[in-house]
Amino acid sequence: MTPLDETISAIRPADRDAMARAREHQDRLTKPRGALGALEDVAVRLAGVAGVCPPPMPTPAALAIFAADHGVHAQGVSPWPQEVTTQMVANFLAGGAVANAFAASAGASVTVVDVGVASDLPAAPGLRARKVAYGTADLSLGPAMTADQAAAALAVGVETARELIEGGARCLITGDMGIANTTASAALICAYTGREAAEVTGRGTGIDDATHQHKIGVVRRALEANRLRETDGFAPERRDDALRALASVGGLEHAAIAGFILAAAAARVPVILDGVIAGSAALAAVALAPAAASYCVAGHRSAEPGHAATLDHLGLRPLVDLELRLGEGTGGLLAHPLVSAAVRVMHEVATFDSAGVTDKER
Ligand SMILES: O=C(O)c1ccc[n+]([C@@H]2O[C@H](COP(=O)([O-])O)[C@@H](O)[C@H]2O)c1
Ligand SMILES: Cc1cc2nc[nH]c2cc1C
Repeated sequence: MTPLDETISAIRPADRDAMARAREHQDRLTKPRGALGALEDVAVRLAGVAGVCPPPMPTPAALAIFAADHGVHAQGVSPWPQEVTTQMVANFLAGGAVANAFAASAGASVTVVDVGVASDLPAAPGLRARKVAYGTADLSLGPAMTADQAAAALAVGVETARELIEGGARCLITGDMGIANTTASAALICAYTGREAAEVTGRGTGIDDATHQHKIGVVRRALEANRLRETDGFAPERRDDALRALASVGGLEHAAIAGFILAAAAARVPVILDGVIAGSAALAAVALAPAAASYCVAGHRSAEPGHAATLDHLGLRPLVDLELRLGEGTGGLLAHPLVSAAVRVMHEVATFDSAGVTDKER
């Protein structure tokens, strides 16, 4: 069995009994029922993830930033030069990026994974050198990756999640870095949700109207060139098609993030998703293993239009909505204290009985 098959076959549905117990427990705590709104759902979800009530605290948390480059950059879909991917990897390793500041705030560790950066990176503490290729091929002309490359990148994500969990992480957070990866994300979202390119293709790091229209055309051509439309007989619920879509229009970081999510689910550890790149990778993970959706928490909703469509498709409600469009794991990191607070309530808040507070008459 490949690491992917092993991982997928280990994923169990969320534990319904633990979730029911968590819901009942919430209702006995000294607050009006439902007063913690969506945070109550987070606590219940985490009980389902762990299979116990109350669920374990999601600490310590570990962020993995998967970095890779994209052949589609040659189509002029991003205003930034490709070398910014390499330069930002150095910035993460030096502790100078927004993700580092947010990770320090959240008390999360930061691991940077080179799964496909288009340059040779010097070895450094905190860098996992797992390059599968020097970036992908141009997805608008044909497959971005071979099936073997996609499988290797998925395995990098699986292995990274397993090692972080073995090292003590009790919550994983997805991060990404890859100039032009919002184009790949839009194409993945079209493939897995059936949405139109114009609905889900956004401005990424910031492009003008003309470049945005051009980017929509690039996404359309990618779907056509790779036969990823329903009219081509493409059906993402079929495993072969789900894998083919990921290899055809995904990035190496998307594949790695999909593996990371699947391995978190297999280990019954919650994974907080960052923005549109993580969301589109989660679509791939969930196409391969539908039960994996229950193990995901949507950290935030990105300003990219495809992200809302993605979260709808996954049935996830974002915890934070601040119009962020940075990636790196920043939205996931901001959500982590909310997830922790939701779980802490389950451990520490008194019940009506224990505190001698009169419950309302039902
Ligand atoms: O996380 C998001 O939703 C998000 C939205 C827009 C941009 N990004 C980041 O910006 C880079 C890709 O933007 P672009 O315009 O080059 O496709 C990549 O490094 C992503 O991490 C990330
Ligand atoms: C500077 C910069 C930082 C980033 N972090 C994630 N994506 C990014 C894109 C750019 C351009």
